[in-house]
Amino acid sequence: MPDRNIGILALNAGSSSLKFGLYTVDGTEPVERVSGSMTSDGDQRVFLLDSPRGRLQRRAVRADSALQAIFLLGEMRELPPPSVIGHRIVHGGISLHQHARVDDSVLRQLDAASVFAPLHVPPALRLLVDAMATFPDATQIACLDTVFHNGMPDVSRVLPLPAALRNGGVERVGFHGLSCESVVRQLGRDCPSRIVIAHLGSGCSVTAVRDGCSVDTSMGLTPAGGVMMATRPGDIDPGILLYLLREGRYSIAALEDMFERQSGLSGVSGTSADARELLAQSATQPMAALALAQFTRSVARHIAGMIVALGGIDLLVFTGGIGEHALTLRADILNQLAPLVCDLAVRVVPARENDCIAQHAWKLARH
Ligand SMILES: Nc1ncnc2c1ncn2[C@@H]1O[C@H](COP(=O)(O)OP(=O)(O)O)[C@@H](O)[C@H]1O
Ligand SMILES: CC(=O)OP(=O)(O)O
Ligand SMILES: [Mg+2]
Repeated sequence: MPDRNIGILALNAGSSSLKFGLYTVDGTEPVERVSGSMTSDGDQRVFLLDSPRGRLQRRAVRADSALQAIFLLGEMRELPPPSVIGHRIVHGGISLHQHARVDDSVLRQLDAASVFAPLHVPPALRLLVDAMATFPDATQIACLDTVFHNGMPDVSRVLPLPAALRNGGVERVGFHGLSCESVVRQLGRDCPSRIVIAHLGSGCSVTAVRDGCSVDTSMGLTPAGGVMMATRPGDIDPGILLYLLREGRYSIAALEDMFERQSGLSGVSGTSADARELLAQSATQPMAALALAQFTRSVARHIAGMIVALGGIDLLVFTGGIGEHALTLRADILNQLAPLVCDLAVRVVPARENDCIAQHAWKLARH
């Protein structure tokens, strides 16, 4: 039965933007009606709205909160207000491993999870608290970015560290799970057995998927590891952290800032964390070119590692802002893989995380 009076809002707080989608229910499935992304500079909010013709419309509004700004848009106000709100939560902490209805216990667990993903969880929590105040009658659902990786085998999940740490929850968790799930769903019957998904956005990860399930992924306990990213280094020698701690010149807050906000493309180039800007600079600025060369090397190396994990590859999927749009970076990655894999099948599939958020939120809210 179509029920276009039920609004489902999907909120995806990424490290560089907030993506959102408003859905109504058609049949049993949420169907997207409006979607877009928003970046903030103080109270100035800049939107890129998706339009049915596939062209992006740019809008700017001033508003105190992100949610207030989203609901100033005429397109949102024409639709039923949300009775279900799904939030992408990157990390559920040590004890929350499933998508969940938000209650006091879930809020406490998410608050404790902030330390694992300081770029993501605190802003997502602020948004959640704002959504609870703005739409007090709506059911709020936390959709975790980690759930897709829950079944990873021990050979990937267990980290080569002392057992005592493992018992305390220090293990590979993995992220971009909603994106990977959306890729598998979009491929549907065309999803072959062994696929590698390179999610390349501000955060980047590479995941090995066998028969629709995650078997290995590049990020670890936190989204700072694995592939080089916009502002995060990806995997680095753990001795560097020990050296810096022993030196005693940096507080924990300064180290967090260094590893979360000042490394990666931004750290190497010294000019920008944005791949598009670095591509524009790379002809004239050697450090921008070096940052991109290190980036593509890091992605290619992780893809090669995932081919080992799968014992071969049937399809490589690129997704995320860079994966979907940066043709030259994709070509560079594929060139580096060419000597290793003959006739590699490659597809670009959009990261439709909001669809998965809306579907999980609707399913949990109904039960
Ligand atoms: N046309 C493009 N060419 C190159 N890079 C692009 C293009 N469009 C987006 N990007 C890059 O995608 C990245 C953002 O990806 P996205 O998946 O939206 O990140 P997040 O979800 O973390 O906000 C930025 O580095 C941006 O420069
Ligand atoms: C987990 C992660 O890094 O997410 P994003 O790419 O949205 O920053
Ligand atoms: Mg993202």
